[in-house]
Amino acid sequence: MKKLKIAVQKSGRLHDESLALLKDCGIYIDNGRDQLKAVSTNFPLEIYYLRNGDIPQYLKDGVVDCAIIGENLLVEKGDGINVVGRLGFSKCRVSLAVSKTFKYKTIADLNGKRIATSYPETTRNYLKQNGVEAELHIINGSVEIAPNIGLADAICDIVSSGSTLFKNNLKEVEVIMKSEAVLAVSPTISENNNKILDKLRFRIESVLQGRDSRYVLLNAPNDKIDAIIKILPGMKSPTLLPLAKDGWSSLHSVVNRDVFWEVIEELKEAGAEGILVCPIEKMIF
Ligand SMILES: Nc1ncnc2c1ncn2[C@@H]1O[C@H](COP(=O)(O)OP(=O)(O)OP(=O)(O)O)[C@@H](O)[C@H]1O
Ligand SMILES: O=P(O)(O)OC[C@H]1O[C@H](OP(=O)(O)OP(=O)(O)O)[C@H](O)[C@@H]1O
Ligand SMILES: [Mg+2]
Repeated sequence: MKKLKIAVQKSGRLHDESLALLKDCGIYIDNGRDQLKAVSTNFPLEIYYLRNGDIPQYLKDGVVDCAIIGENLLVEKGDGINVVGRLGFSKCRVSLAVSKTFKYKTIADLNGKRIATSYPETTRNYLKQNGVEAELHIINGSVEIAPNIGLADAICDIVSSGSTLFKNNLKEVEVIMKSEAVLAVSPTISENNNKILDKLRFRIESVLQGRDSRYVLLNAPNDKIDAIIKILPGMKSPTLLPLAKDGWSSLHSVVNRDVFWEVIEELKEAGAEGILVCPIEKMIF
């Protein structure tokens, strides 16, 4: 039977969460240490452990059918590669930064300046769109050190918490793009493997929906139920069950993780009691 080939970062920021996602999708991987390739024992999947920076080329060449990759790298060197899902981890941005002492007002201040970066295409395109001409210095790591050692006047690199910029006395002045881990697909994927990919995507979406949601159970007097239902958005409509206690009901619903603390406050004010909040493993529509 044909297998879908997926690239996962060998080591680095994306590795652990990529494998955790596959595991949550119920895909078991026969994983010997230091292997470059592994197979799933219960899903038609071959896993290739590759450098994040090399994955766009492997996708273009059709060596792998799909990949979990940082979206920013597709902007850098992923022309023709489709993104079919955003995975919600490794969130960061690609930004321009300058020394704290640089009197930066607009991007025009970078005209004629030296910019160090590991992402030359992204930087070049952004400068071009803004009519700025600057000299690029391509370096592969520790980009933030460049202004301090006199190699550059500015940098273009990944920022997440901002602590690397802070430690190097730099300030973020332009956000070029926001990025997260994505599921990317080779332009040459076969029809058969596309069908396997659809199955994988279905599982991933169910897992991500579950991660984003919480199952809420609560008790309330019947005369408060209408007001409480208005607060709870629910999947379709909340489940309502009578309690053994006369005049009381139990209400079950699903609430988005990002808003659930606010919703809980409102529920309490509306008369809800004994509120339970549970994680959801998978959510299928
Ligand atoms: N500090 C960060 N916070 C959140 N996400 C990040 C951070 N740094 C990088 N990322 C994201 O994770 C991806 C992988 O970053 P990582 O530094 O592990 O690999 P890399 O330098 O691109 O390379 P390679 O696997 O080619 O050695 C990046 O493309 C980016 O999308
Ligand atoms: O805003 P922060 O939270 O400080 O994160 C940003 C830093 O994280 C990344 O480096 P990484 O740790 O991946 O090291 P690397 O340069 O070896 O890839 C990136 O290149 C920045 O240096
Ligand atoms: Mg890095």
